[in-house]
Amino acid sequence: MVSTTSKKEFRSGFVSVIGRPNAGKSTLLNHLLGQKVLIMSDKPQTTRNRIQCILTEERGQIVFLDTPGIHKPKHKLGEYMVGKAKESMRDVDVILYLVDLTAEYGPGEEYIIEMLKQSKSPCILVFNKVDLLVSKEMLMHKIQKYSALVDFKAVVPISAKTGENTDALLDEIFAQLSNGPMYYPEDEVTDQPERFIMAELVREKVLQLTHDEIPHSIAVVIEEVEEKKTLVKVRALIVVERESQKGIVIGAGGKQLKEISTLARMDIEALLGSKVFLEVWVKVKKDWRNRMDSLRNYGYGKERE
Ligand SMILES: Nc1nc2c(ncn2[C@@H]2O[C@H](COP(=O)(O)OP(=O)(O)OP(=O)(O)O)[C@@H](O)[C@H]2O)c(=O)[nH]1
Repeated sequence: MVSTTSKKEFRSGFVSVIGRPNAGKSTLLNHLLGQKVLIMSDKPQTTRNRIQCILTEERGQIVFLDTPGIHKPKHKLGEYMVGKAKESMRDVDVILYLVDLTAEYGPGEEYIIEMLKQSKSPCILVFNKVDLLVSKEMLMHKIQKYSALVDFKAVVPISAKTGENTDALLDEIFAQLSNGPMYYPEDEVTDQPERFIMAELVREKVLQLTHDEIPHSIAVVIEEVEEKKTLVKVRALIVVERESQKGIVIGAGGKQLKEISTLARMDIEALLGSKVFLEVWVKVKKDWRNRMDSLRNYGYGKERE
């Protein structure tokens, strides 16, 4: 059981995992999470987009963004997928750049290196498949070569397959994160696409009904989805920055919040094709705005202040 209230330090953040196809991104994430959550990445509609996986420990929570492998796009779909991967590099707290040690350095890696040079997020270079390493000199040579190109915060050789050195990698990631909230319940390892859409529907209603009174610094988190016999119970949390905003969202006598949840419930019922009991809460989190850029990256919103 992870307790955030009793602990002073709880680090959290968003980590984008990038690399060429076959670098071992899914293998690494499945290993870190201790289960095969990325099996869905075989399905076209998910591999084209970003998938997020959540790792929660006593010391903090990492929200990983798995991205489609980056390659020089040759067609529209490829362009779209690479666009998704590039998008996921913006505003994240850390970028993990995974390189297959056994693959030759070529235009594919060059393309990613150029992208990294333009990125402002700290980047950790991960050399994967160290279990296949034949000479230490080769590893040293690669480390020098890559380090000369980009200012990496750390370089960590690992084997995603055997798990070798992945603990050290986690230490490096946590070292780059600052104190932050627990974004997802501790037992959640991946998010269902429906949850994102549900959160978006609630957020949309808040923005529609409060017009300009509520800035874009709100977030909606679906905290619980429980399938009952005849209906689906959904609990949503609207996170605002200030007490005054909480008042606006709730409205006099709770009228506004009631309307938000009624409209959102109707949309969610249409989405799920089932009756829904929607419970909506509003909470003030002062440091929320700082994390919003990362959240936007996850589809929580596209607006820029
Ligand atoms: N020997 C060895 N093989 C690995 C390691 N990590 C991944 N692989 C293998 O490399 C292949 C690609 O791994 P994936 O995890 O699917 O790679 P990916 O980066 O998610 O690939 P895309 O989904 O195409 O972007 C698989 O056959 C893995 O079993 C490792 O550390 N050692």
